[in-house]
Amino acid sequence: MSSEELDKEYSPSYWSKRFKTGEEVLQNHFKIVEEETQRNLKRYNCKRNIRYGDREMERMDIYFNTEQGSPIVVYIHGGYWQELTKDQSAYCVSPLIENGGRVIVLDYDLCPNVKLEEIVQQIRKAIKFVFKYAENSNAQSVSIVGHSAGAHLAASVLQEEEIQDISNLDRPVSVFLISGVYDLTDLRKTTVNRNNLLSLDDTNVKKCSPIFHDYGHLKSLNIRFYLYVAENDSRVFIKQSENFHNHLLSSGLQTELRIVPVCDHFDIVENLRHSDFEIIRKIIEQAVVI
Ligand SMILES: N[C@@H](CC(=O)c1ccccc1NC=O)C(=O)O
Repeated sequence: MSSEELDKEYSPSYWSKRFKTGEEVLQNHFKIVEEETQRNLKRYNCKRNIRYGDREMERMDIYFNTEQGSPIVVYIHGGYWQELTKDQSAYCVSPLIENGGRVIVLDYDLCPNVKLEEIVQQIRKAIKFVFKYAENSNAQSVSIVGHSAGAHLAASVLQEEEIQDISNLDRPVSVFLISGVYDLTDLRKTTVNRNNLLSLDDTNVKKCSPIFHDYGHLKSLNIRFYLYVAENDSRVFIKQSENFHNHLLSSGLQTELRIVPVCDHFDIVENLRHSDFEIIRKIIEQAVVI
């Protein structure tokens, strides 16, 4: 593929069919996610800026109705590791709270302030913190949801063998990976990584690409993967999800892949604010253990 073609494949807004320009898709996305987050902050109890580390951005918001016992859903926002914050990313909260859940929205540093590898370390720290909190507050389940770059971060943390110690995983864990990227070898050469702002090089690009890691260490755990990608994502994005789903299958894990009709890279998560959307229904179904 030429470098122009590759840039296009890695520009999710180009592929949306809802607006005339990619600009408008992004503007609309930011408006929806900000407004919905503001609404949820007003509507629900939220412990804000709970720290999971010493750095300024190592913090999270915990939305809850009942804190004891209820299922926990952790949300990791996307934005190609360089955009967005937790204050624009609490749009899945309402249907989850209304169905008895708790939602934790993570903040993390953005590139180029830090290297992509450092963000992975931060998310690992955050997930450790969440499992401790889940234990202390007797959560009946933990679900991890990541969008786009956030799906990459979730998958990156789970590729490490030490994840087994994090969680005394006696509670069910579900992982929802939505329109993610799992192989960064091509992305590294695109404008997403202009001036190498992600700090990817020949020596770390495979380490930073979940598809090159064996997930066999998760086999004995009660963990399920749900991969989603939008019908109107780029061909390369759809391929990324197909390949990673097959990779997890060959590691012997429980995984499902669904190409969500009509949606694009952005409304596939904007719709998480609607309780009848198929992905949020699945999250609720998995989180609430009967
Ligand atoms: N510059 C990108 C924006 C983008 O990829 C994005 C924006 C918001 C949330 C997630 C995104 N993608 C991956 O993390 C685009 O043109 O679509």
